[in-house]
This record gives sequence, C-alpha cells and structure tokens, in this order.
Amino acid sequence: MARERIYVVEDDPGLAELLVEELESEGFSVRHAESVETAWSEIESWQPALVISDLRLPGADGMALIPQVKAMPDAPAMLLITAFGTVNQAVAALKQGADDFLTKPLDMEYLLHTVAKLLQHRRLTSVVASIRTNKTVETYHGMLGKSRVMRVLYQQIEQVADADTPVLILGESGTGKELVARAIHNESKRCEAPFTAVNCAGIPSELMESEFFGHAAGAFTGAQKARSGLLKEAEGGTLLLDEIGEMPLELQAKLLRVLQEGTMRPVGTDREVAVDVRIIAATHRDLELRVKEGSFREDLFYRLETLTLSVPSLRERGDDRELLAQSFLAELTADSEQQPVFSPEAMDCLYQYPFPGNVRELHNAIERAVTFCNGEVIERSHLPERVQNNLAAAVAAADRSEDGNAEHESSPELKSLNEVQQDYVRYVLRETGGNKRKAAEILGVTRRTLYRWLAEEA
Ligand SMILES: Nc1ncnc2c1ncn2[C@@H]1O[C@H](COP(=O)(O)OP(=O)(O)OP(=O)(O)O)[C@@H](O)[C@H]1O
Repeated sequence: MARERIYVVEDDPGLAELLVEELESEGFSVRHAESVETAWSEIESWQPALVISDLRLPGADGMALIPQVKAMPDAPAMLLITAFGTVNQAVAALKQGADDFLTKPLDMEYLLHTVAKLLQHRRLTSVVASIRTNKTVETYHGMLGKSRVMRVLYQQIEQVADADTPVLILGESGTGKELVARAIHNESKRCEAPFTAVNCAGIPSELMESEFFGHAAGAFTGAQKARSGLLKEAEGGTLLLDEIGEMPLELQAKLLRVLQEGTMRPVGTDREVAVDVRIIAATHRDLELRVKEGSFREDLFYRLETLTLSVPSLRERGDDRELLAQSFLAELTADSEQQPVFSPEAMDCLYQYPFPGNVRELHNAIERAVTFCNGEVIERSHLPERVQNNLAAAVAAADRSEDGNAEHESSPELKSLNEVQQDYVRYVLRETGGNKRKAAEILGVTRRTLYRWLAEEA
C-alpha cells in the first residue's frame, strides 16, 4: 500500500518540525505549510487523507480551511489544534465539519492515537459509502475496467507493489502494460520518487549500454561530457524496461548485476556504482521461447519471472469493451457540441472484432469513427474497414461450416446484421462443443450477454 498522506498547517516552526518528524517515523507521507493560503492549493492537488491544522495562523485561520477541505471529493479528515483556552472555538470548528481537535501543549502519543483513529474511521466511511451506492470499481490508477480478470489484476498489483523486487509484465501489445507498471509504482513506497519508462526497442543497440548505464567523459567518440545513465537517473524510483526481449545479451548480463548486487559499471570507467532502482520489465514476446533460442539469458529470465503479472487481452475482458468504447467516445467528444452515440450495429461490430491491437486499437477505431460520423450516431460504416469486415468473415465461416457449399459463397444472400450475429454465435457454440463459458470468452461478451442473445433468438 502507498503511504497515507498527512498535511500539516502550523506556523510555529518547532512544533511543525516535531509533528512532521513524529508522523514520518510512523510511516506517513507528510507535507507542511505555515499558512492556509499556501496550504490550500497543495492540499487540493496532493489529496491527503488527513489535514492537521493549527486554529490560529497568520492570515486566514484554520477555521477557513474547514469548508474548503470538506467540499473536496473524497474529503480528507480534519484535525484541529487549539491553544488552551480557545476550546469554544474548537467546538465551533467541530460544528463546521472538523472531525476532532486537540489542545496545546500536545501529547504526541495521544496525537498519534487520534490520527490512527481518524484515518481508520475515514477508511470505513468510504467502504460503507461505496457499498451504499453499490459502486463497482471501474477505474484503477487510470485503467478502465471492471471485468473479473481486471479486478484480479488490480489485486495482484497491490500484492506485488510493496515487494520491491523486479516484476515482469506480460501481455499482448496495447493491453495497458505501461499503465500496470505505473500503478505498481504508485502503490509502492517509491511512489514519490520518479517513474521512468523506456522502450528497449527504441534505442539503437550501439547506444544502449551508455544510455542505460551511463558513461565517463571521453568514453567514446562524441561523449564529451559524462552521463549518469537512465538507471542512475531513476534513482530511488521505478524504471520500466518495455520490450525487454529486445535487450542485447551483453546488456542483459549487466542488468542482472544491477538486480542481484545493486551495482553497475558506467562505460569507460572501472568503478562500480551503487544504484537503487526498482526494475519492472514488460514484453509482448514469449520470453521462454527466447531463452530456448538463446537470445535471452536464462538466469535473467528466472530473476524477472518470480513476480509475473499477465495483462488480459481485450478479448478476455467481456463487457469492458463497451465500457472502454463509451468512455473513449465521451473523452474524444468532450469539447464538441453534440455527443454522438453508437448505433447497435456499430456496437456489435466492436464486440465481434477480435482487436489484436487491444485497447490501443479500440481507441484508434473510435477516434476514426468520431472523425467520420455526422455528430449524432456512430454507424458501422464509420468504423475502420477491418472492424466492419470481421462480420463478413464470420458469415463466410459460418456458411462454409454449415453446408460446405462453395457456390453459395459466390452468390451470397445478403443477411441482416442480426442474422449474421446469430449465425456467428451458433458457429462459435458449435466449435466450442456447446461450452457457453468458452463461447462467451471467444465472442468477447459475458455469459449473461450470451444467454440474452440465445433467449432472444429462441
Ligand atoms: N484499461 C485501460 N483503460 C484505459 N486506457 C487504457 C487501458 N489499457 C490501455 N489503455 C490505453 O491504451 C494505450 C496502450 O496502453 P499501453 O501503452 O500501456 O500498452 P502496452 O501493453 O504497454 O503496449 P505495447 O506492448 O505496445 O507497449 C494507451 O494509450 C493507454 O492509455
């Protein structure tokens, strides 16, 4: 879990320092300001779980902060500190919405107890609120999706986040591997240090060593100045090595040394440099096959694969497809006067096409449709041709397997989309031996949707 955030507003430097130190030593992430004016903009963007504020401050007093903080979405808890003798004011603060108050001089142990109590209460309140509104998680660190496979992935992200060991993320191109890597970083204790993503396939192999591990001045022609390299620049944070399968063998050995010893040797030097960075590797390739072929080191593979996460393809994500499509449409037309909707035929196409390029391809398909539609309805014809034509392929496949009649193919009887869908659903059911779970998976819909289609047909 990422550390919980606490914001302290206190103008007495001695007390502020003490509070920050005590809270940090309890494992919280703490920021501090001396006035309400400075604090407010930071609180709004940093979104702490708790604000501790002195009541009496230069400029606006702590009371002024209460309505602002409490109007925030997912509002932080508020703890006020008052001087002895201003208890009446503190009671007024509670009426305004503050959660608790303490009087000076502060008893640190009691303060920490109060902080723990307020944070626990806030966590419980938000769980209860989400149960009441029956809200299911649809986005997680910028990832949209509430399918079962995605919810399992969110859980796995939380399980690996704090381990601080390397993680290997597998998944087809465009499934969101970089988003998963960012989520791991944001959930980890390194969340306040930088997250850097680098595509190994995008760096010429002759430059890769110095790009990653740095170099001394004059190490090679053109290296006038020394450079610390990507690994060192990501110090304290997380480095995503995308397309790890493309890393040359010699560099794989150097990377293994970083993972095992926490050291590296910049090009043109003979000294080892310590480096503290969490490595996340990602690939859409079959690394095991690369190991067998001899283009990927076996020892590096085993070091990386201990914590492996697999990002599901769009085909495995059931109704996330519609959720993603609708949300991309809303995002792409946010500034337009008209908000187009998908025609049922267009939505069916999106469900039938297998999207080998996954979420990225879906996004591009919708972007194209928004450009070509009349602003009101996105029709099938506005989608890229390959997405539209998938249905034609399905009819041909269904027809061929139904009667094996090649002549029929040369003079096809034109069918309605509904008939095409029914034919294809029947075809997939036949191919899967009537296994509805498997058929729904291939069709990219939930079993519920499949049962609905079958019921409509009956
Ligand atoms: N669950 C999701 N919700 C919203 N957007 C997503 C989701 N998954 C992926 N995307 C978007 O799809 C695009 C591709 O994602 P990303 O680059 O993370 O994929 P990738 O698996 O790393 O691809 P590649 O293997 O080609 O590098 C990005 O624009 C990303 O924002």
